[in-house]
Amino acid sequence: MCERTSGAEGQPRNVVWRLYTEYADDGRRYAALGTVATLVGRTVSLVPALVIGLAVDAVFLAQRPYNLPFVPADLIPADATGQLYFSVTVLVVATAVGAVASWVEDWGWSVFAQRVQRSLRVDAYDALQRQELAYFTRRRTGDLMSVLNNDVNALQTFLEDGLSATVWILATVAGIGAILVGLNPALTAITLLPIPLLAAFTLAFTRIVEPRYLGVREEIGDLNARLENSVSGIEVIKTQGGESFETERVREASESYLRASLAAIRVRITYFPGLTLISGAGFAVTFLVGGLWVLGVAPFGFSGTLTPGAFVTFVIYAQQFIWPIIRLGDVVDDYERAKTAGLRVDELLGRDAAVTDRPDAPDLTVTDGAVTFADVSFAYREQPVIRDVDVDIAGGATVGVVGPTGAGKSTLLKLLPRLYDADEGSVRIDGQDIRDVTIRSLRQSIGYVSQDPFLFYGTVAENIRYGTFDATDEEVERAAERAQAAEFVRKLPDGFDTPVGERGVKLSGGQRQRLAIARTMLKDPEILILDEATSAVDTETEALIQASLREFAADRTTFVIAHRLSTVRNAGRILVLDGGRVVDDGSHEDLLCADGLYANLWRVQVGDVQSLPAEFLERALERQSTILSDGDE
Ligand SMILES: Nc1ncnc2c1ncn2[C@@H]1O[C@H](COP(=O)(O)OP(=O)(O)OP(=O)(O)O)[C@@H](O)[C@H]1O
Repeated sequence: MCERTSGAEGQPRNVVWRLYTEYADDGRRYAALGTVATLVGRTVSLVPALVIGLAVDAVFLAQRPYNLPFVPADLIPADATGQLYFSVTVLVVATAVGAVASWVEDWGWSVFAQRVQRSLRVDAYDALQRQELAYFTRRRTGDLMSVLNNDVNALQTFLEDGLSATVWILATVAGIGAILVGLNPALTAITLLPIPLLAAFTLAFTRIVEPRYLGVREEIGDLNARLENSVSGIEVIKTQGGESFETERVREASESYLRASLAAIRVRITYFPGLTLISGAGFAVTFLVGGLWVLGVAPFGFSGTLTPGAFVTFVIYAQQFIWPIIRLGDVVDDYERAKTAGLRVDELLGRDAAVTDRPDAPDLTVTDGAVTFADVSFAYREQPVIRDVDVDIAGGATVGVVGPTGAGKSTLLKLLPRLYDADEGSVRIDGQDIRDVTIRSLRQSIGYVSQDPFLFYGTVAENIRYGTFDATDEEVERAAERAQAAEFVRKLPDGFDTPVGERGVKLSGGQRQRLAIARTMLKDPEILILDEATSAVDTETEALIQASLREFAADRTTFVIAHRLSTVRNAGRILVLDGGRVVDDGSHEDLLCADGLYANLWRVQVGDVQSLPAEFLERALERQSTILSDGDE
């Protein structure tokens, strides 16, 4: 993994080069191999024009002696037929060497680009998963996938094709340029005339196409996000009959992508013919001036003779000189795409996560497992959710957390493993501020079971083992027994080896919850958070799980969030949240005596609705309207 030396800001224009230098490490020697092969290939590709021109002048017209640079004179046959055979042999050898060089060139550049792509993708994913949870709720999954896939691939394409082409172009222009000057400096000056025009045209192209390519990349992100959402929500689409609506949404996203692509394509396809036109006009001028010269009517006061053979060689080279310049168009185009993609990848790589370790933070040391929320407040962006929560929880206690929907119960407990950081106040475990210890040790000490646990595609055993990767099969099975999961797992087609999650056996919500509880029991954390962890199982199974959980929770601090108050009535202490504040705090009996919100919630659950005070119903209506209006925004 790479240490980054600079972020996206400051040098955005060099983003492709910077990513290449940072990630080239283990592919650099392949790039060197590709470069050498390109140079060899370019050199031998210069041979045919030289040999053909020489054959015309020396073999067919006998206007000059047959001699080739770097070839000893005694190797060259004396008679014209022998020289023709020799010329053909040189052409065949040059073509064969060129073919081998081309293979090595492709291999070198491809391996280099693929290796950079691999390292870059792994680092980009690593940077992504280090971002705070809020980042993931703000960005759409499909758009993030697009950065990891399409944008990283665009960079690879440029490295594979663009960089090798750049070396090819430079070698060709330098080699042929030198030969042209050697052959006829005056005619070379004519050949070079279109270059400033080509440069100005290319600059104008990059300025116009850049924002359009950025637009294309954003539209790909949007389209991916739309597709991802529409595939993930297939159950709702089917049950709600939303197929046509969804197809329409995909059509709209595809339409926007099409518009953005066409806007870029219009510029791109204008660029290439433009380049060809300018270079072609330049070539025509060279051909005219050279032709007149061969005919003995050299313009511009050019003096000396130009033989037909030398002119043929010059013209072939001059045309070979123009092709790289036109090819430059491809390179510039690939570069522009890579640059806009690189900016998106670089933004992710250079982004500092909001929740990180302080430098030299020590590990958390849990002694009793005492938890303190000291004047804690928290808002999701602008919406305050937790307000001035100030509670001390003794180590080893079991604490129920209840309250109406949207009261902030889950949010309060997500502050404990630092899924979010409190805006005000502090959260402490055994006196240590959780922001002062390493996140790894903090999360190692906390087990979190949510109401809708996620299963990875993999076997049941792998899912239980997730987080305690070195657990033995026996430990996995024991954890499953304790979580009341072993029985249903053994009935699956391959027991603990049955694939579950996406593409695997579909498990019910209650079964997934039991696997998540097993996963947490295996982890054996000092602090346990059960966020509606048994809400999806039937009451009989819940009673069994509760019995194991009670035993499991006995020697560790445990928070139990529950709507079903029977789940928490035996907890030593119950916190009642309303509107982000703790409004009641005590045991089940204390809270019934206090006759506050908890007592009313209890009345609802035991069916004693008649004795609910009018204010409770008014407040419930008020809460519902707030939730609905929040949802409308
Ligand atoms: N990631 C988020 N981004 C923005 N707002 C959020 C986010 N998660 C929760 N909220 C909002 O914060 C408020 C509290 O949510 P939270 O899930 O903590 O409540 P809760 O008491 O656990 O509710 P429930 O009993 O329904 O699970 C709600 O208004 C909710 O809409």
